Amino acid sequence: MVLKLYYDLLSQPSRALYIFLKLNGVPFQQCPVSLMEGEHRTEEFKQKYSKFQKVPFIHDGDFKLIESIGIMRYITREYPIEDHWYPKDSKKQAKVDEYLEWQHLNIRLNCSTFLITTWMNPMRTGKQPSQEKYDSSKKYMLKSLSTFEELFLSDDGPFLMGKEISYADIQAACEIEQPRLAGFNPMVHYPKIKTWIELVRKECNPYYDEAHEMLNMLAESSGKSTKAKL
Ligand SMILES: N[C@@H](CCC(=O)N[C@@H](CS)C(=O)NCC(=O)O)C(=O)O
Repeated sequence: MVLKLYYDLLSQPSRALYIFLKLNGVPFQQCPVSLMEGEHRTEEFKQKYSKFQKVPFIHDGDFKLIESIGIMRYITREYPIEDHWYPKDSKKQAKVDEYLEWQHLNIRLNCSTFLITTWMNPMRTGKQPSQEKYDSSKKYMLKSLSTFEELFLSDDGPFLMGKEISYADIQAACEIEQPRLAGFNPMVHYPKIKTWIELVRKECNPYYDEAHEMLNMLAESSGKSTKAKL
């Protein structure tokens, strides 16, 4: 039975897993779920697909799993995956985990909070955030991006773990692309991030562009309407 990936390409961890599976030639059935249309919010979805009602998740036969990083680790155990993505060597693997643990409460939290405050909530409610909320969410996002640039994009690069690309690069790039939906492009403000993300994109293409197609389209129209403010 083929692995099923449930995802929405507007979700950062969904894109990361999608790119990872494609790059490694893991056969999987694509099961898109539209978060914007609320497909994950129904009772039927909860009963039939995932009681957690979040994407991404997988069904591998009877086995169901949520959490993109846990899924990536499961895939590396179950399928022939090139070692550099998530090395078997204990110390090398620990360094990939170091980033994957760090990002939850930094890049992931702060870029998502900015997006929710300035793009998703206004879209849902028709109300713009107060200046105070706007400034605060932007401040924390910028702080995380600066820390990422200073501490993770070292001169030993070009990738987060050095000479070879790993899953940490895919995860980070997908999160850092996300604020573009709200008209803020980190690549314009952080030159080291720009150079690194262009390399990640090159290494992961054509799947990187495929996964970001919808985001690129929405970001373009969002950029036009919010440029003045940002
Ligand atoms: N830590 C989880 C994050 C899962 C998550 O928060 N997914 C979001 C999209 S990025 C979602 O499904 N949100 C729908 C909702 O909360 O209604 C992972 O890495 O898989």
